[in-house]
Amino acid sequence: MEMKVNLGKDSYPIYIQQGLLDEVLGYIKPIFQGNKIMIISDNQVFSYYGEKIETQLKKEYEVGHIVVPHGEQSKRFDILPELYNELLSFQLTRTDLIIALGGGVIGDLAGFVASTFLRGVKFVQIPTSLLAQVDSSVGGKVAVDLPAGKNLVGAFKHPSLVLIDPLTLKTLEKRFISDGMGEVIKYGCIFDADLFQQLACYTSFDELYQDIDEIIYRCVDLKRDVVEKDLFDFNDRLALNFGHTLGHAIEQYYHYEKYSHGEAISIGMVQLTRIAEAKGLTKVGTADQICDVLKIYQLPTVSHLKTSDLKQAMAVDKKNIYKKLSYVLLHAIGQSYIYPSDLTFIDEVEEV
Ligand SMILES: NC(=O)c1ccc[n+]([C@@H]2O[C@H](COP(=O)([O-])OP(=O)(O)OC[C@H]3O[C@@H](n4cnc5c(N)ncnc54)[C@H](O)[C@@H]3O)[C@@H](O)[C@H]2O)c1
Ligand SMILES: O=C(O)C(=O)C[C@@H](O)[C@H](O)[C@H](O)COP(=O)(O)O
Ligand SMILES: [Zn+2]
Repeated sequence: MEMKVNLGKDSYPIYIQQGLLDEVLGYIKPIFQGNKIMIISDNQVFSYYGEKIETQLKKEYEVGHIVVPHGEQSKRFDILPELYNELLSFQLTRTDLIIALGGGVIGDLAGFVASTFLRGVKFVQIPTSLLAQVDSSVGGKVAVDLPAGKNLVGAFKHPSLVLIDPLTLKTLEKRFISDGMGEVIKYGCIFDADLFQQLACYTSFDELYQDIDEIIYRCVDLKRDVVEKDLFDFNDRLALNFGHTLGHAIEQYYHYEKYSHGEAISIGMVQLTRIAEAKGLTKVGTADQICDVLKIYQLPTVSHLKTSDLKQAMAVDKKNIYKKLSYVLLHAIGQSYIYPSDLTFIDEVEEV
């Protein structure tokens, strides 16, 4: 399956195909005529797929790799000098290429490095986690975390190509399949009630896997559409942040150790929808509907944290624009809207 993200001179193709990792060289050659390629990956992903990709690319290019420890801790701002130094030692130039091979952490980190090193180097995404295949590898948001919060230093950097091989999900831990399902369910909540209903009907992960290529395609297509309408995230694209205001704050509160991104936004989607229901801003029963579907995929729906504990991290949310913090709410499943308010939005409801 093939799709194109239409962004004028920054347009790029996305290929979704089982077994595609065996043909990486064939996809890279038409888009890259330079000399050197640096693969950035994490230790787990590289141990599974690094050699397969390097062996192919070495037939045509000089190839190096940078392997960081797996997990969100590698998406720290202060890891950057180490990475830039490795690129300097490899003598990567502005006409060379960086490949992100891994989950969302690697895509965001390698993408940020590619957007800043020498003021920008060509970049390819090879997402290997479900979350990265349905969400983070598309749309051009790249970033690193600061101690104060998630993704606080970043850029919009478009890949030249996205290569999605759903077979890589075979080696992904079940916890991270669930993690990715958090974002898949998000798409259903904000844009696609039919997708939401479909997700409510699977009775096992095995059943889900049978349709996974089609589900990945559908999510990527929904993201492509909204990114093309509002690339810089001031209007329609904000919907993709449903559950993230609280979710990012929950991740940061526990120093990224307790909840993965997909788990934290699952809690965020439910918690915010409960608040919106209590205020008459969302159809009653919607939070329970979301809870029921999240539970099928073994995702958490409650954190037992007080929303007041999360305010500091919420204050730096990037939806804090036009002097208001915008919340993404649902009228009902499949219908999202933006509700400008402030941090007291969550206080008032604790009293309800
Ligand atoms: N840029 C965006 O638009 C965007 C969108 C959503 C999330 N994100 C970011 O993505 C990150 C989360 O991504 P993630 O959930 O992929 O986390 P991750 O990159 O940490 O991957 C999860 C775990 O799975 C392992 N893994 C990945 N692919 C594997 C495979 N095929 N086989 C075996 N193990 C594999 C990794 O080593 C890691 O331990 C967060 O930092 C989040 O903020 C960004
Ligand atoms: O692509 C987007 O836009 C998103 O919001 C997708 C989110 O799933 C993702 O987690 C994103 O990184 C959050 O962006 P941020 O702007 O809140 O850092
Ligand atoms: Zn997300």
